[in-house]
Amino acid sequence: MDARVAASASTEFRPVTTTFAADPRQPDPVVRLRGFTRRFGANVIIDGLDLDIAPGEFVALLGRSGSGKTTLLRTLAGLDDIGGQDVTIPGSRAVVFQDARLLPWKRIWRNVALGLGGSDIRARAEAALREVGLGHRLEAWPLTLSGGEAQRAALARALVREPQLLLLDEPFAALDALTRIKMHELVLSLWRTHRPAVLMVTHDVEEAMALADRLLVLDHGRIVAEERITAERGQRTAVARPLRARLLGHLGVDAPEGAYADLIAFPGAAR
Ligand SMILES: Nc1ncnc2c1ncn2[C@@H]1O[C@H](COP(=O)(O)OP(=O)(O)OP(=O)(O)O)[C@@H](O)[C@H]1O
Repeated sequence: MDARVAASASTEFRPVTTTFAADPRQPDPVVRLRGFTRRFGANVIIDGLDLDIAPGEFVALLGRSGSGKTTLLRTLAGLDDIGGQDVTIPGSRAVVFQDARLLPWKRIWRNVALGLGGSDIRARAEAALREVGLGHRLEAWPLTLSGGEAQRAALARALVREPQLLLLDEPFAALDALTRIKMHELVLSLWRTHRPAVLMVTHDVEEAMALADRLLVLDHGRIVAEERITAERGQRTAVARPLRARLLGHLGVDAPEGAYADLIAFPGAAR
């Protein structure tokens, strides 16, 4: 862990430096990386990364374009060959991308059921789609869904597998602001019900602060800042300003504390 972690002025937001001493009170992490490195040619994209994610933890990953977020997410999704490095990821994982990636020639419930086994797959797909508010669109074709509905279907497809680790790669970036806030509420409600560990890549500082328990900032393949949020969701507005300023600083945006506070509406509806 990089030592460049800002000093905290607030008790609600505690910047911490992760230590890896075994704590018998803590459950084993679902994700564990030690010295993880990824190179493309001569370029070091992920640089000796140490990372633990606890069961049921909601982590947001922020970072400038090209900092290595998607590369890290692909590793945690098990999509890349990482050649025998010290990486532990759970067997059950699901990813939701910025675009829903539904197969257009399959009805919605079949998209959700894809790859499931057993005689009750229709019932399971139906239950998942009801949970995300799409119980009335089971037989619809993907191309008839709105962007928000398509992302709901993608969330249903992920959660029907009851993954231990849910990876979200800018899942709401393409949605309008109002739909995005509704999706925040939905994600939190699904997370509370199913309790997967979540790693969410986002460019949106407000989104990260509204949803996550822990925020990581990646820069040149290293975690340069880590912040834990102890304030309850929905009660973060009052304590968000110093954290926002610190995060923007870590992201290379030279903004005095609170400079954006009156310009960006905080999604306080998300609880
Ligand atoms: N398969 C690949 N081959 C070569 N270089 C790659 C490959 N995948 C990613 N890179 C490079 O690795 C760097 C990090 O890319 P990555 O997609 O992880 O960044 P990111 O933080 O997700 O960026 P963004 O926010 O723009 O999506 C970039 O410079 C990218 O060009």
